[in-house]
Amino acid sequence: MKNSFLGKRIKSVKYATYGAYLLLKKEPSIQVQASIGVLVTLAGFYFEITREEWMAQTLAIAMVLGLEGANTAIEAIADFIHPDFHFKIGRIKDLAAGAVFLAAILAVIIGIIIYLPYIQHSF
Ligand SMILES: Nc1ncnc2c1ncn2[C@@H]1O[C@H](COP(=O)(O)OP(=O)(O)OP(=O)(O)O)[C@@H](O)[C@H]1O
Repeated sequence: MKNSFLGKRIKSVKYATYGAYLLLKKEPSIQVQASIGVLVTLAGFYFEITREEWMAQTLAIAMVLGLEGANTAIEAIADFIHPDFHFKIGRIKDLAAGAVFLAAILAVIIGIIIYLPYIQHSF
């Protein structure tokens, strides 16, 4: 079982779960973004958004959290392979942070498209 296909997949899920736990426990940026994800999920229940809106919102949250996790891993690799200041390390970190920023802007746009009509309707 230990080295079987299924055993290896179970191990991978265990490592990935631990990685997700580390991200949520230790990374302030992920904690902020996950908290925003919880808030918009509550807003989704409050405004009773549609199935399609839930799908767009859930995808947006997953995209931001996933990219922030990858950004954190890239920063950790960069710091590990080159702890000192280097122009190229800075560029690599800026690129990874830029990817999160683009996803976050897209998520904000999706949030505006979903919630603006509900907010306008309630006034
Ligand atoms: N070793 C380095 N060499 C050159 N520039 C760096 C280096 N480390 C960080 N920087 C610059 O500082 C910025 C912030 O880097 P840092 O690693 O502190 O990321 P951060 O976004 O503050 O991450 P977090 O808050 O998630 O730890 C980088 O985007 C880069 O421009």
